[in-house]
Amino acid sequence: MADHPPSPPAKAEPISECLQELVANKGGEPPGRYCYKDGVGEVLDTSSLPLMKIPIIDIGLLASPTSICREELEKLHSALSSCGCFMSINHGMTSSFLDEVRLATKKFFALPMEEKQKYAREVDAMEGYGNDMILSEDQVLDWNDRLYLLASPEDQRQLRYWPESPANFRETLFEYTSKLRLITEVVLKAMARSLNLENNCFLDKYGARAIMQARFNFFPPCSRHHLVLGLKSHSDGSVITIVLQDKEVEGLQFLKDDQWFRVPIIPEALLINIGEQAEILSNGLFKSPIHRVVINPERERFSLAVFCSPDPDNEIEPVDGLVSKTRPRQYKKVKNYVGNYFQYYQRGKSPIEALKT
Ligand SMILES: O=C(O)CCC(=O)C(=O)O
Ligand SMILES: [Fe+2]
Repeated sequence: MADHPPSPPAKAEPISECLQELVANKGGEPPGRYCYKDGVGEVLDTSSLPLMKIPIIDIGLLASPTSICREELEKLHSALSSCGCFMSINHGMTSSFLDEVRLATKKFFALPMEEKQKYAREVDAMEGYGNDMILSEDQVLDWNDRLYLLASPEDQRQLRYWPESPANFRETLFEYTSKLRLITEVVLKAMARSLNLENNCFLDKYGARAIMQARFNFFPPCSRHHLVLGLKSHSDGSVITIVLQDKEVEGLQFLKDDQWFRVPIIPEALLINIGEQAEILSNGLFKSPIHRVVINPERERFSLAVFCSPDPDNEIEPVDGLVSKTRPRQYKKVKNYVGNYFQYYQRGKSPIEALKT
């Protein structure tokens, strides 16, 4: 881990009210602890930002021999070294199955509060239903409620946090994450091939006991939306993150060349972005993109982000083939990167800074 993680809070204080309740009680007027003093950004109406051109990549093709998918590998290489993300299609899941996952998410957040509270996260714990852990007094809170579940390794699943309602929730998530595992393998291998490295060099670091964390996000509308952020600007601590976006309501934005772009909605595609651990493994050739979520004034938005991270016992460092005299090693070795990631995140920081050589 980075040398000096932010010191732990004297006492993490839970938020008594979920955002959803707060919105219902106060009619959407955001309390101060959710507000950015000068507004969220340079433009108040973020819907006028340009749409980002995100490459579309065929996962079925990526899984085929290099002689057949050379062009797709080049596209992947260019996507990951420029914007750090791509839209994946032909990923082995039907649109109707993706809709089932979306519906299960929506139905969970629509449950009565007492029902959702059965899965509430404990103070100081990550897993479960809730919102931001408060680590400092000046922390601006994200305008979002979430359900956070560890899906892999399977023997570490804490099923007490896995909703039993809606009835198909658990089964749907089992199936969804097992499909994502296959996609992750294809993508990690293709990332290595696109850099002319040995096929398994990223996958071996990922390991058989890699971590998959599912984060179901609910972003309620906010009439004063320019004062709040659904998710503050961040880059992910994963190797790759796979995002199932809302089919109707935009919100995700990426920073590229100092300019914010809106992410388009492609209902049948999964958005894949690389995280900071892929940036480290690739010795900085792939850049983990900074992104944020803005809030719609009228409509609620849902998303499901699955963070795929290496086995925390594996050491992560730039792979040998990418370190040379002309491109010296840019990051120090690290273990259990995600272990401390959220302490940094809540303060708007990232552990990757402390690892730069
Ligand atoms: O809501 C989204 O589209 C993206 C979510 C995200 O970036 C995250 O959960 O880290
Ligand atoms: Fe993210």
